[in-house]
Amino acid sequence: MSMKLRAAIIGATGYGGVELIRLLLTHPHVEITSVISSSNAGAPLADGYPHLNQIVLDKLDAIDVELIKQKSDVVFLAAPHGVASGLAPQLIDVGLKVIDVSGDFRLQSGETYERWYKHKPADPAYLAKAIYGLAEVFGEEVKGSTFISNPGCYPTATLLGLVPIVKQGWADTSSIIVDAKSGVSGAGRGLGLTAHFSEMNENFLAYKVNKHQHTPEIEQVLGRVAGEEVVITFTTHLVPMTRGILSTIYVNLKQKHTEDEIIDLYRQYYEGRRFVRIREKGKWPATKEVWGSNYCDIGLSLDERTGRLTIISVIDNIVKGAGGQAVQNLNLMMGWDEATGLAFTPVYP
Ligand SMILES: NC(=O)C1=CN([C@@H]2O[C@H](COP(=O)(O)OP(=O)(O)OC[C@H]3O[C@@H](n4cnc5c(N)ncnc54)[C@H](OP(=O)(O)O)[C@@H]3O)[C@@H](O)[C@H]2O)C=CC1
Ligand SMILES: CC(=O)N[C@@H](CCC(=O)OP(=O)(O)O)C(=O)O
Repeated sequence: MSMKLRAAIIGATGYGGVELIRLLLTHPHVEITSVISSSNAGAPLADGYPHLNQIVLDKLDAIDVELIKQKSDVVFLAAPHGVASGLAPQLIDVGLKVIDVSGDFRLQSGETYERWYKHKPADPAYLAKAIYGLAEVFGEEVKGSTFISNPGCYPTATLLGLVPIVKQGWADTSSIIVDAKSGVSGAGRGLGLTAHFSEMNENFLAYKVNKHQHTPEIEQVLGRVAGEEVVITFTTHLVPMTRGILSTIYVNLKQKHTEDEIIDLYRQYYEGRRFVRIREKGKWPATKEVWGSNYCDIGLSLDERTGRLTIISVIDNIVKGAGGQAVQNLNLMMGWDEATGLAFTPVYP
């Protein structure tokens, strides 16, 4: 009998699911035992993803909770918003560990979820069970838990950039402005005008201005860390590239601090955490420097004229922003080193 943890992936035919497969294939303690599709059961996964030819031989399974229970120990849910709210409770009830990468269990308030996501919220009893898996901030809560809500891609980049300064009480939390940009893969594999080459190539646009569903998620976590309500201005943009998020964050400081003090604060906060790298003074990260990896790289610049701190935070949206952080959370849940199966270098150039 295999001693490996058996993993099933729902939404295996999407970008998040396929990235999870790539990462789990080389994970030393995990074996993929079921790749699941709601619309294409019976077909080989590699039919839709020829890059997996001769690597993943499995045919897609249908969604069948009993079968998933027989075949696996942990289930990754990588389905669109509004699916996990119904499915995760059933999977939890049969004793499976669950890691959901959608937004269905990130917000504590069902009412807030409904307002921003326009879907019916999950049962509050299950919302209360979900641990928010921002690994570098809430890793202690993730350890030993069995149900993780994986953070959104923009919130991961933005919160890792903001939490140290907010937690320290140095930030004027009423002044936070986040200007974030994403590659097009963030929208998934589904076709739409924004995924259309002629629409996106040579283009750069803002979308969901003041309406983005990640706004309340960022505010919820900052509120928790600050111990007071926080509201932010958050604008998202699409960039004509495939992977990557760059979040530019502006925040006023309550008192004078030097750039060296701030860089030290961030280095101390993330000490011992493998996946957050703080750039040295005067250097800022680019998305290509984390491409295909689980790193979040952060650069800090204090403008002494305005007393405003500019924070630049980059991730690969599908790795640290989805599948990579989900595997990191699995590692923490299981008591394994958090970098197990993730300790690879970004692809460059
Ligand atoms: N792309 C990214 O950068 C990130 C994505 N996410 C989240 O991950 C989730 C998946 O996103 P992504 O992979 O990009 O999206 P995709 O559109 O690429 O894939 C979603 C997959 O979900 C499956 N699906 C559709 N309807 C259902 C259903 N009713 N029940 C079960 N499965 C269904 C589809 O496969 P099939 O029809 O075969 O079942 C599809 O392949 C989303 O919630 C997204 O918000 C989170 C962070 C970053
Ligand atoms: C470029 C793009 O469209 N990005 C998506 C990212 C959200 C997403 O799909 O992921 P979460 O699970 O993190 O919400 C968006 O803005 O809605």
